[in-house]
Amino acid sequence: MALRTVSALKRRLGGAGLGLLRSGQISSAAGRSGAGRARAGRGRGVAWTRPRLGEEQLGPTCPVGPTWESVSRPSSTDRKCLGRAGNFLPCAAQHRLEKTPSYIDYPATARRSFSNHRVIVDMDQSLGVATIKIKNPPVNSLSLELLTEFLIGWEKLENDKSCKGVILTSNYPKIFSAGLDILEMCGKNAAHYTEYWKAVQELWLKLYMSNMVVIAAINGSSPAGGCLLALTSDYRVMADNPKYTIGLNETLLGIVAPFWFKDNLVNTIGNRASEQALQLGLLFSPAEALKIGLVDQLVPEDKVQSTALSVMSQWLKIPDHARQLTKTMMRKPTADLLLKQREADIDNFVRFISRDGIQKSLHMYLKALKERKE
Ligand SMILES: CC/C=C\C/C=C\CCCC/C=C/C(=O)SCCNC(=O)CCNC(=O)[C@H](O)C(C)(C)COP(=O)(O)OP(=O)(O)OC[C@H]1O[C@@H](n2cnc3c(N)ncnc32)[C@H](O)[C@@H]1OP(=O)(O)O
Repeated sequence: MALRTVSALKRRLGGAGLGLLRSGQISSAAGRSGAGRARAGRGRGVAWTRPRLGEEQLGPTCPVGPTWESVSRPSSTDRKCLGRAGNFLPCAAQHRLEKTPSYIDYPATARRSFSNHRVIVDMDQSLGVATIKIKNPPVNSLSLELLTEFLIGWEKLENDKSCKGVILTSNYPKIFSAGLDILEMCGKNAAHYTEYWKAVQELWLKLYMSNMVVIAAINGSSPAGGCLLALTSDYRVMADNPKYTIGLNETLLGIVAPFWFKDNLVNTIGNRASEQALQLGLLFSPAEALKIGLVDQLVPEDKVQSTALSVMSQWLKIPDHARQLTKTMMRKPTADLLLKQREADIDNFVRFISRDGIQKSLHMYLKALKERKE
């Protein structure tokens, strides 16, 4: 039976570190995202310290880390830990989750892998670099299940102090990701759209504000949400194959890229190029994408992974705390815009996607995709 809710998935994956999360609130307990993740003395940052496990205070005022002042919806009755981007998890639960055993508690060896149904994570402990391969056939669409499993894998890496960098890639050469799963946005109810959009927001916030170095090894086409996923990274290496395309093509589906998709694009390629790309729903060839700065480097198909790794080693030579603080300085204002209005953004999405006209457009787009093959 298809699992349709994050909570159902969490139950199925029980013990994967999400048992303490509340339904529909995918939150990182590790909280290494953004400004609030540095552990003193571990090169993750130097501006603050935090209690070691066992020393934590589980009182109503969370002692952990600096705050993201803009985290929305602090509730006085159900105190939340405001220490990390996008976290709505009660403070005590976050601390408990930090103790959740995972593969990182076992004796270190050079390589460790873990995978769930839709995400393969391969961790090279000698380099401190993990590779996440998306594996959601046929086209790596970002379904709710994939997003949930991705967040679980990400959380494990965020918890692993030896992991300094992550390479994002696809298990299926030719398609990096087909973007958001259109089926998640078609013919469902408002509760489903809400849950789905929360997961999309959460993944973007976690990746965009990660203190780890994130490099996208784009080994295939990457439309819409797939492009957004790549845009969260610090550096994009793409396979130089003119058959592949990348871009935010939402308007072609009759939908609109949300403001934070737009902001991420503007921060990458500038305002003028974004205006054109977004209005026309442009999908760029790798050569065009390189020209406008949407990707940083093109390499032959079989060199995407090795190039990403060698770029990673360059980035990891920079003193970690300085790089992290710089990244935060560059990105936090953009992430804050979403954090300040997460609820409103969800409401907008649900209202917009529920409209008859939008549903019709999505159905027609799906139909056209299928007919293309016939
Ligand atoms: C005011 C505004 C306020 C708020 C904002 C509100 C809402 C809007 C925000 C929404 C933002 C949306 C972002 C998105 O990401 S939408 C998704 C966009 N994606 C695409 O356009 C890609 C479509 N797919 C393709 O172009 C091709 O499939 C692809 C990836 C190039 C691969 O081509 P190919 O190998 O030939 O494979 P097929 O086309 O045959 O596809 C195989 C199979 O997969 C189905 N499929 C493809 N893409 C998706 C998808 N994104 N979601 C779901 N399903 C998908 C396709 O239909 C085929 O299915 P079949 O059953 O026929 O096998």
